[in-house]
Amino acid sequence: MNILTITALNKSYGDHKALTDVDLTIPRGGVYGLLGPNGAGKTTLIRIVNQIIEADSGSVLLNGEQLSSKHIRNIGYLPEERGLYKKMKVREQLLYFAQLKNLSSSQAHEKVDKWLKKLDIANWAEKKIEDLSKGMAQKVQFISTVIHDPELLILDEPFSGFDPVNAEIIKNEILELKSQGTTVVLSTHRMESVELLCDHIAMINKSQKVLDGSVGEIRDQAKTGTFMVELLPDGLPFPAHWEMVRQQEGKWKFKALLEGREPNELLNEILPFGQVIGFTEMIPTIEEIFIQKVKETTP
Ligand SMILES: Nc1ncnc2c1ncn2[C@@H]1O[C@H](COP(=O)(O)OP(=O)(O)OP(=O)(O)O)[C@@H](O)[C@H]1O
Repeated sequence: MNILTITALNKSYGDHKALTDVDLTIPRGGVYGLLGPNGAGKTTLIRIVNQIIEADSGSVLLNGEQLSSKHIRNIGYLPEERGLYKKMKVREQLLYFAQLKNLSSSQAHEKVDKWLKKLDIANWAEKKIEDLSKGMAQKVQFISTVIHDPELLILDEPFSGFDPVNAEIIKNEILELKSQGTTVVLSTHRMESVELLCDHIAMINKSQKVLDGSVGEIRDQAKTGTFMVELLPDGLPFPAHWEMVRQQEGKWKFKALLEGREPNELLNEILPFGQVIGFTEMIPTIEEIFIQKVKETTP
């Protein structure tokens, strides 16, 4: 079953439409990337799912049930703008968040200790948030999001403020949570993370959904049948219908199109020109697809 089913969601702020008839189906398990340029409507959608704001119309079902306050316990939300109490100590703060999510005192202590150790900040448990570095405070915020083992985790720019080593630690935590069955919705502008982590993506532009599907399908659909070829030429002239990329040290590097043929047929066309030393299909990256889609769908 799908964990989240969003149908015909609309939200305006005054005259400004932030979401227009958005449908979204998020399958259980896996990492779902929610992408879109600044101001597209992602945070608005996330806030509706977290019941911070209300939609003007449309429905949100969690596990097939109309979303209501009882579901707050099922969701963990890491907002882009972080909110920790600067004067509170790390452990004290995490225990407070855990109890807000209805964990018993013993469960809360157990989880807090486990996570502090796991993210290597146990030595900072008795320090105030204001004494932590940005990255450490981000770790505390991450723990506060996952402490109650939510089945749906919504992470808005979870890597911001982390150095590459700590970003890697958070990436691995996300993958571990996924392997334990947690569904993760990831909103980020870092396309390399999307490529690495996401199974499905949806893209919103100007308040409307403009793309969704599995990452594999989306990349397959974006293929143009272009191959990058490297060749040691045998003396024949370079044909005009291929696109030379670089001619260096006696080698040609060029683009050639399948034009409806099988790769072997294209290869047969190329072989008389010399020795093929590279033949790779150019599959657009999620970043290239994102940029192209924003251009296509922005009036
Ligand atoms: N409280 C508000 N009052 C008025 N307009 C708002 C409010 N919140 C968001 N908006 C507007 O709604 C649109 C969608 O905003 P939203 O924050 O959902 O975008 P986003 O996709 O999350 O962007 P970003 O990637 O920059 O975080 C924007 O044009 C924004 O200015």
